[in-house]
Amino acid sequence: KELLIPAIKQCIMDVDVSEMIKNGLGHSMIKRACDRNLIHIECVNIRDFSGNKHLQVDDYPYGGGAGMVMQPQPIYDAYVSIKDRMEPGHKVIYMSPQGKVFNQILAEELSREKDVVLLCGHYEGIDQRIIEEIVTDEISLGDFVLTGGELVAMTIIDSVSRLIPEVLNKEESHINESFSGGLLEYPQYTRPPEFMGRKVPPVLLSGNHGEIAKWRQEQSYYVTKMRRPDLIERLEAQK
Ligand SMILES: CN(C)c1ccccc1CNc1ccc(C(N)=O)cn1
Repeated sequence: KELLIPAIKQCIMDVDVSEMIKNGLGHSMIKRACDRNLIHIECVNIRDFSGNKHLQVDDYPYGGGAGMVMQPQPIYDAYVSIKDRMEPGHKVIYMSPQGKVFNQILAEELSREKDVVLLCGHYEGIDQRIIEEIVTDEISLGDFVLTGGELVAMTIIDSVSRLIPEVLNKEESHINESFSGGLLEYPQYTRPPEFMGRKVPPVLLSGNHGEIAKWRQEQSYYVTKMRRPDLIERLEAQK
């Protein structure tokens, strides 16, 4: 029954909001990619692997303190239930504030993987021993706290899926090239030529493609220099 989909296969292990992920990713680009078998997304509900009739997957932390910790056993059993269908050597990514901060470079790396498991934690996190046993990478979206890892998983799925060949149609795919140059995007304009007394920069109406490309490069450099000088330094370090 299980087709080996020739592309990235993401199995998401979540606590009890797999509907959120399925619905949240239902929007056009991801759904279209799933329908075309370019990506395959499965949600595995850790609660289905709880050992007891109360469907409990968390417990009090050793050492006391507030909050609950996710038990290792249900997560392990959920992982075992999918791991044989995954490419050997697949990554198991745990989304947590302790992880490596996600960026476009990491998105591009993940887009080249055949299978990836995204492990979504809840409560105060998961038992350290399951991290040691199955997790290969920890990823954070940045220094802020969410109630669960699902929104992080959806973000990763969205940013990785759009990098898979064929997922974006030709109009959409140029977007990746412009950003991935390491600079921020130049200002965008469309009709009308004047809005609220503000005109479109004349060069963009000139039809002079050389001048337009030059203006866009200058604008990207200027916007990046002003807002994210760290990206300029990173670019210069790479030269
Ligand atoms: C409950 N918390 C804080 C928690 C603690 C440990 C693991 C997972 C979670 C789930 N929440 C997350 C997850 C990721 C991020 C991020 N910055 O990528 C923010 N929050």
